[in-house]
Amino acid sequence: MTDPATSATDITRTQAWGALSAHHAEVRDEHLRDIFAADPGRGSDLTVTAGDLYFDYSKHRVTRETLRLLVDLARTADVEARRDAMLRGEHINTSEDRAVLHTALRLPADALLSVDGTDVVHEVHEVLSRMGDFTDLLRSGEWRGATGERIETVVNVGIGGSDLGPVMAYRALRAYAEGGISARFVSNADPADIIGQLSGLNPETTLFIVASKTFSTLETLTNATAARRWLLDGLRERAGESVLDGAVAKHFVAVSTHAGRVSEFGIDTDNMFGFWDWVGGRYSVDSAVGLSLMAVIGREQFTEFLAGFHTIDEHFATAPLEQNAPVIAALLGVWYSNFFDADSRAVLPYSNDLKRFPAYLQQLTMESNGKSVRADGTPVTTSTGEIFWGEPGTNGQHAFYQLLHQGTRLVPSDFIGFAEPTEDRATIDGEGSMHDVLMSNFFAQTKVLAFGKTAEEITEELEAAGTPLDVVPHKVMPGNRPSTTILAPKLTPSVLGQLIALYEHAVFVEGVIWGIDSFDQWGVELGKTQAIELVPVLTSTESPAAQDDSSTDTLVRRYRGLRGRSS
Ligand SMILES: O=P(O)(O)OC[C@H]1O[C@](O)(CO)[C@@H](O)[C@@H]1O
Repeated sequence: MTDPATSATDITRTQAWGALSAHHAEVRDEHLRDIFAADPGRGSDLTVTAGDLYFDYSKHRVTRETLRLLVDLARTADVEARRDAMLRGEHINTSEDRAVLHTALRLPADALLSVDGTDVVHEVHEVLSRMGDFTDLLRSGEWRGATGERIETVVNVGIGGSDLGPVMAYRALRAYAEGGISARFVSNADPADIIGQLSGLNPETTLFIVASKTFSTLETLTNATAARRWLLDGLRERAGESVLDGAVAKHFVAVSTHAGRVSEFGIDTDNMFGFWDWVGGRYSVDSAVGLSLMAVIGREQFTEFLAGFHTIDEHFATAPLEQNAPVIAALLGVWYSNFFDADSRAVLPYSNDLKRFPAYLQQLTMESNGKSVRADGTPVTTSTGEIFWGEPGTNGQHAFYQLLHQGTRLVPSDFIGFAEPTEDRATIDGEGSMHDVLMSNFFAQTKVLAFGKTAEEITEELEAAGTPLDVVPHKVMPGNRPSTTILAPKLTPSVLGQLIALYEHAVFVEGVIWGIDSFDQWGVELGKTQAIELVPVLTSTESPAAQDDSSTDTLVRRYRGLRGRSS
C-alpha cells in the first residue's frame, strides 16, 4: 500500500503482509514433527537445485500455504521488477545515485550490457585480463622485486569489503593454491595486525596490494604507510640505499576506483587495477579486489570462481520465485525476523576452510540491510537486518549449540556442507572416514534441531536403563528449530562463487521487501570522521580540547594520562 504522505510503499500495510500475519497466528505453534507427519513428501519437495547447490528448506516452520503467502509477499514487493532493474544497471542505490552491478563482474566476455552509455562487459574483461597478465608475471617469477628476487608473498592491505572477501576466499580455496605465491592480509588499525602479518616475511620477496575502493580509508592508508616504511627499511638494511629508487613501484600495486589518490600515495597508476562505483565494497571480491586471490590460485581458477557466481546470477534472474533459492532464503529470513521476532541467524559451515565465511556474510548482510529508514528516507515499519554469526561445525557444536538446541531464543540456522572433502589425502582422512564423521554430525544436528526428543521418549529410555527420572526435563530436546541445509559436491572455486552469490541475492531480496537501500552504508561514516578528529586530541602535546560529553572527555584524559601525556 502506498502511503499518500510519503509515497513510499509500506510492505506491512499490504494485503500480502496481513495475510501472512493471520496465517502466522494459525501456524506459529505447529511443530516440525507434525508438519512433517502431515506432509511427508516435503523432504524432497521443498528443495531447489541451483547450479551445484542443493538447497533444502524443508526443515523450516512453514507449510506449503506459508510458502505460497511468502511468494505472494515477494510479488507484492515487486521483487522481479526490482531484480530486473538491478541487472539492467538502473540506479537502484538511490541515496548515492548509483547503479548496482556486481553481477556484471561475472558476465561472460560475449555478454552485452551497456550502462550509462558504457560497455560495462568490455571494461570488466579489460581489467580481468590485466589482472591475469599481472598475476601470470608474479606466478612465473618474471616480476621481480627491487633486488631481483621473485615475489613469494602478496600482502593485501585493505579493510571491510577490501579485506573480508579476499581473506575468506583465500582460506576457503587454500587447496587450489599453486604457483608458489602465498597471501597474507592486513586490515586492522591495531599495529599488532601488521606486525603479526609481516613477521617472518622478506621484503625482497614481498609485494603489497593496497586495496581500497575510495583510497581514503584511515586504517588502510595507515597500514599502507607502515608497510612502505617496513619495505624501504628492510631493503635498505639488506641491500643498501641504491635499491630504494623505484622500489615502491616494484613492491606496491593498488586496487581502487580512485586513480588520483593512488598516485598521491606514490603508487604508479600503471600498477593500479580499477573498478567502478557501481561495485559496493562488500560485493567486490569478484572485482580487482580479488587480485590477491588470483595471484594465489591463478587466472583459470579465478575464472571458475566468477563462473560460479554467474551460475547463480542466471538462476536468480530466471527461476520462478517459487523455485528461486535466493528468493526463498530471503523470504525465510523475513518470516523469522518479522513474524517470529528472531534476531539472528547462525551460519554453520561444515568445512574448516569456510572459517571466515560467517564474518564475510556479516558485512554482506548487516552493512547492507542494517537500516532504519526506507529508500525514500521514511522510517521502516518493521525490523530489518538479520544478525549473522557462526563458526564452522563441529567446533560450534562444543560451544554454542547448547543454546541452539535448548535455549529460549529462536535462531534459524544455515548448515553448509560438502559431499567430498577439500583434500582427499587418504593417509590422513582414512579414505573419507574423517569427512564422513564430520558429515554425520552435519546431518545429525539439523535432524535434532528440527525433531528433538520428547519427555516421553526420554522417560522410556531412562526407565529401561533403571535410571532416576528427575533429569527428564533437563534432557528434553524441544526441537522445532528451523534450519536450511545447503549441500554441494565439493568446495571448489565455482562452488564458493555460487555460495556467495546465493547470499548476495538473498540480501537484495530482503532489502526490496523492507523497502530499503541495501547498497549504501551511511551508518559507518560518522564514526570514521570522529575517529579522524580524535587523533590529534589523543596525540597532541597540548592539553586536550574538551569533548562534548563528559564520558568521552574523561576517557580521553585518562588515556592520555596513561600514555604519559598531559591530561
Ligand atoms: O575499500 P574502502 O574504500 O577502503 O572501504 C572499506 C570499507 O569501508 C566501508 O566503506 C565501511 O565500513 C565498507 O563499505 C568498505 O568495504
